[in-house]
Amino acid sequence: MSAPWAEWDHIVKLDPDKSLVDGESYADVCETGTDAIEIGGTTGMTEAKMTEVIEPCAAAGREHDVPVYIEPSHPGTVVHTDGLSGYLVPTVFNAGDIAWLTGVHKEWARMDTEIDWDRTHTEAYIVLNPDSSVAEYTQANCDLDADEVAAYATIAERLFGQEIVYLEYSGTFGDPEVVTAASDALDDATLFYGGGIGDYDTAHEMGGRADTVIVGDLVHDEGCDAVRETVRGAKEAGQERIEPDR
Ligand SMILES: CC(C)=CCC/C(C)=C/CC/C(C)=C/CC/C(C)=C/COP(=O)(O)OP(=O)(O)O
Ligand SMILES: O=P(O)(O)OC[C@@H](O)CO
Ligand SMILES: [Mg+2]
Repeated sequence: MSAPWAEWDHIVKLDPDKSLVDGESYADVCETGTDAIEIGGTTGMTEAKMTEVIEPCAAAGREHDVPVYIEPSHPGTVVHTDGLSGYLVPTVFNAGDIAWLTGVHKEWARMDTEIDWDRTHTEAYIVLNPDSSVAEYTQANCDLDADEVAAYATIAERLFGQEIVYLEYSGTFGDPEVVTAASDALDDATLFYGGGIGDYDTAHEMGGRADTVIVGDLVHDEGCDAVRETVRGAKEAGQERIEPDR
């Protein structure tokens, strides 16, 4: 059986440190047509904020058949609750401080006695926007050309057995050529792209190159109608990749 993310064209990433647009609910997020929800962010994350979002969001996800995953930014934000589909744990391949590759994970394994390993998976992050909080936090080396990004993707899949490679341009629209280079470098791993997706066209552009696009800020800034357009863009691009002559 293939991994669930192999079927995903689109993910909404909810930041527990930000609010939904006035009048919108987690059910509305599920009804955008997105394939999955990830909950996580870099700054301002606490266990309390995570708990506040996780419970109602997982309940909405169950009702609408949309899987909900925690994407923790540090061990203190991993909340265990019924109804979650699992945990997508980042590991940052181009981090300047190797704590973000394995160190915090070791601390997590030491302190958390409830880790459900069967539902815990990694995402091999390559962080590419030097101005993002995640780049600052992990001291990532974002000064990489397309060849280097492709090589990171290759080693993530081939040497480290990663099933998900995540090109993270958080907050800015990335370089489409870099995304294509990473995509070409991968055989079976699923390529996630996140950063600056704001409408049909941007989702379609990156959805034609990566397997899955992740939409973050838009859901908080513009709301669910705007997200729905990105779902359409990502899904149409996915279809065109499967049936190029249509
Ligand atoms: C071992 C455990 C449980 C956790 C550690 C996981 C690691 C290595 C995290 C490092 C990378 C990281 C912080 C990932 C969080 C997801 C992410 C990139 C969110 C986007 O953040 P930004 O958009 O940069 O930040 P804000 O939107 O919060 O400003
Ligand atoms: O917030 P944006 O720029 O959409 O980025 C999405 C996601 O990749 C952030 O981790
Ligand atoms: Mg962000």
